[in-house]
Amino acid sequence: MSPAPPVRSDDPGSFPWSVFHERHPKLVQQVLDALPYGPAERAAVEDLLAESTTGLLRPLTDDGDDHELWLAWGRDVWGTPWGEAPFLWAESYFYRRLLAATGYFGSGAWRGVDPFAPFKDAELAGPAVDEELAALDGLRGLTAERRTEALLASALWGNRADLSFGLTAAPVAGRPAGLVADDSRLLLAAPAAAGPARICLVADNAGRELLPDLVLVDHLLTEAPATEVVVYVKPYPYYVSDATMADALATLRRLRSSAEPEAGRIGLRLWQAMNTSRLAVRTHPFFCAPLPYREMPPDLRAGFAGATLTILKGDLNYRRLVGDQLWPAITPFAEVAGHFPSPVAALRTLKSDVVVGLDPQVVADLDAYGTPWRTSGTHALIQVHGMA
Ligand SMILES: O=P(O)(O)OC[C@@]1(O)O[C@H](CO)[C@@H](O)[C@@H]1O
Repeated sequence: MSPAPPVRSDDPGSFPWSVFHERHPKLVQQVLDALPYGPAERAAVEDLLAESTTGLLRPLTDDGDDHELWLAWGRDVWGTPWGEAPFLWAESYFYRRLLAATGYFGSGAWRGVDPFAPFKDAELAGPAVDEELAALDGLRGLTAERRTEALLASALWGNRADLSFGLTAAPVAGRPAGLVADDSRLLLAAPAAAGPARICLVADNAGRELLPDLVLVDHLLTEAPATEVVVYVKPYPYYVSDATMADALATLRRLRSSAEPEAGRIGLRLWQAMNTSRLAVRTHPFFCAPLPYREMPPDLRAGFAGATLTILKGDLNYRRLVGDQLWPAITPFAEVAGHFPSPVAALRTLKSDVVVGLDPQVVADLDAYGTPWRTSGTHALIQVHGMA
């Protein structure tokens, strides 16, 4: 398999270019409007936007714990235009620099203040979550198989609730258009593991994505094969709505304190599962690295090895799993995901160009479809590798 070139953001007609030149200006304004930052933070954020659209990549100037890591990660790109770096690298660095610009890694009062908290808090407290909590009572009337299918689907489509997308993307009419690949039968038919079964879930967005993810985790612990679940979150705020430990705890509290009976029961079970380590929430610096999962460090690789299954949620995790490269869409998923140290399932709504493992006729039909199906968030996939 000859490696495909990396996706870059230097083509003015491309989606990655629009992320930097159209979405990020909107996002920056929303961040500056949402919290009362002072002149220093505002100037630093505006300087970042100017640098990332017309300037050259500069190394970090803050003293975050990951300073040396980033210095090494950027050794091939410092001093080059942002658009000439790999899109995954440049976009990831943009979010790391945005935190630095708001003082998140500084020694002042803004240290540790999540610049995306206003958006995440509003979503979690909002009426849509009230409705989703109420809907959980309907789960009890389903058969175990239908419950699993319903929870897998809600975890999958929960990925549409991505604020970096939702805050800035052009609205696309209509409901989700459907699945471009669906290996869910491999997940649903997975035999109960003979011995202890550890399932890892690499979380993506907080709020309306993490909520169904945690409900699925409860299901895996109470009705499915898992004897232990590890949920990985980001070590710091990232891509607007990516979940941190603070977001996981807020979501657990939202469930446990709910007046809806089933939501409250699920929240209590998850809380107790954390008390007994049947559910562990972990993090690692690599989850905010600008690199593909093929390059994960040995300690993280060892953490996934031996898992019965790792579920990777969302678009960014998919890009990092398969490699943010211009693969032909019919490239076999196994060829580019086979490096992962455990059986792996990707649950993702399509919000960027990269996609693999599609049937040629599906690609032809989608390309005739007209709407930018790769980036509009209207289509999704469930792809599995390593499960019989
Ligand atoms: O990983 P998520 O949250 O599903 O999606 C993140 C993401 O889609 O947002 C950006 C565009 O807004 C993409 O470049 C990036 O992959």
